[in-house]
Amino acid sequence: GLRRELMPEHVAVIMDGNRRWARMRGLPSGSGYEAGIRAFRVLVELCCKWGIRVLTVFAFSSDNWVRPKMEVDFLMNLFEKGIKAELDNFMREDIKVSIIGDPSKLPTSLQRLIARVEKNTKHNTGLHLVVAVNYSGKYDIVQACQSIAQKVKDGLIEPEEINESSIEQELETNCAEYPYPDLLIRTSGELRVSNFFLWQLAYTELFFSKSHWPDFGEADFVEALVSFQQRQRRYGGYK
Ligand SMILES: CC(C)CCOP(=O)(O)OP(=O)(O)O
Ligand SMILES: [Mg+2]
Repeated sequence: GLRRELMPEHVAVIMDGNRRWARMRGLPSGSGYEAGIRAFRVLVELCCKWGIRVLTVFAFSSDNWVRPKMEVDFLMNLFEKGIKAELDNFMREDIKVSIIGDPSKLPTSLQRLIARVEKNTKHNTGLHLVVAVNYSGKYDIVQACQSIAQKVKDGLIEPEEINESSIEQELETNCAEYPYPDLLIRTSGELRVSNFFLWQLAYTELFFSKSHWPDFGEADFVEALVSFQQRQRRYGGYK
């Protein structure tokens, strides 16, 4: 069974397999995405219940823009609808919401809603929910490099002063008290990171589930957490 004292502080999830879930049922992709939102809500609830401190979900990758316009538009509308529907719940459950990724390509209505939900929940002290939208690991490292280069150019720091924490402070996960996921879960059987977190996954335990994201429920989450609690994390140490 699960031991509360061995719970991960920060869980990250690649919510993959929504379209395959729909296709298997002869449903359109949109139905898969809608089923995915429902599974997302269940996971948020479980993280609140079990005292997980940070939950990061990969909701839309910078590489997803190549999908059919109809699907991208559907997803953007779904994010907007989903955030609006959850606003009261975020306050009731004391959830702090941060959105990471490049907002500039998102619809302006969604950009405004993101600013609003981050502002409204800024002082909440429960689960910190980080939603990656138009995010990628490489985008994050590039923008961090740009910020550091600007500081060098402005004479604020010398190149030789740059160290791991200089980078960590500039990555978009600097919004989280626990920036490094202890556990990464990826659903639908794919065994790859797909340009999600790169720097942040240095010592993250990886768990792959064959379930498509819409089918990932409490039992699947318990299975991932039990596997995590059985791991011996050495961080490169112990000969
Ligand atoms: C946008 C993202 C959360 C959707 C993940 O599911 P997916 O559309 O990649 O579904 P498939 O892997 O089945 O194509
Ligand atoms: Mg996929």
